[in-house]
Amino acid sequence: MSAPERTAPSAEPTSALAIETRGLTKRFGSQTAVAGIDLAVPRGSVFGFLGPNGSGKTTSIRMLMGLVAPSSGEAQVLGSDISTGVGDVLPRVGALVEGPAFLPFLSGAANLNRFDAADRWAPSATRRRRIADALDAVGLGAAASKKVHAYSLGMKQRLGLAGALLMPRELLVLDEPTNGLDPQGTREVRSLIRSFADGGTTVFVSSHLLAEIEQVCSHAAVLSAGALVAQGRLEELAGEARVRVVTPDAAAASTVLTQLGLAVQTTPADAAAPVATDAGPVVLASVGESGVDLDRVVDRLVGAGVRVRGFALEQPSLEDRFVALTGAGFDVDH
Ligand SMILES: Nc1ncnc2c1ncn2[C@@H]1O[C@H](COP(=O)(O)OP(=O)(O)OP(=O)(O)O)[C@@H](O)[C@H]1O
Repeated sequence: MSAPERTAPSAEPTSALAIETRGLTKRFGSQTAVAGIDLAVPRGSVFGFLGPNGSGKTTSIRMLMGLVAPSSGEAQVLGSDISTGVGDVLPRVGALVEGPAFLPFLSGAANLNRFDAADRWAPSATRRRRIADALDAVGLGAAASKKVHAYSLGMKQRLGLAGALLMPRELLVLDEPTNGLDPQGTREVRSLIRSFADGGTTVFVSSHLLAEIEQVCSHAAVLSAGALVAQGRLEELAGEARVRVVTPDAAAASTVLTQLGLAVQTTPADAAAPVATDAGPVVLASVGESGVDLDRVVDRLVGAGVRVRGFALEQPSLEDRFVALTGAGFDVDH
């Protein structure tokens, strides 16, 4: 399937951020669902909003879309403050939040027609073509005239996505768009997201499944129990590469690695170290900004008389990092 041709409408004075929040908070009675988050979503990014079920993603998105008022804090969407109403910017935002209510006895196309007709910014002259394009874009072209009660859950999810695509958008906000989709459908949504981003649309996409959206995101934020525990470019979030050296000469190895500009993280003397293998103690050193030629590290170690029995370059996975940040509850396995 392919995305319909789209151009983002021109924005007012442009901030570099499509979404910005400061201390955004939502309490339900004594429960704090969203605890003072500071989000910074760059324009043009594909921003993954990640966190386990119940961590506050939907509540945050509902605040951003003006569906529920914050208890405190501020937020701007496409430069407009949500406290003064997001009505002005909503025509520039396509949202898929909580699965829209479709009428089961109408076809997919007829449901989109109702949807579009209710949008006072949507020109009726192009409606039929836009609906056909949106249905094609989500792979429902062949099921356009089928009644929605005969749609699978995944097809309904796609129809919701099509609803967000009826007009050109500057920002797409998608709450768990891969829910209910099979692996093929998930891949298709990912490729759609990529094509929107290529066209200049900022995509803010929530998921509790890291693996599903990791490949398509340029940035991510991680929510845990309502709090933002990490945010940034994906490669920054994953953490630094490090080398692992197994050697009986740990002290000498540490000295050489330090001389090369690596930061030795742990030595066998550290209580918490992954202390040893059968072949000897383990020395870990992060590569950081050292700019060291890793191919030369073993040479240098051996040249200094260090007996190297194991050597590896390790790139921590995002999954490891997110599990560490959010606890064991983060469903990363799909
Ligand atoms: N209207 C409400 N009244 C009371 N509590 C609510 C309400 N909406 C959400 N909550 C609570 O706020 C917390 C965050 O829920 P939210 O739906 O935002 O999380 P989520 O990360 O989107 O999770 P999920 O992926 O399961 O939807 C949950 O504990 C939820 O029970």
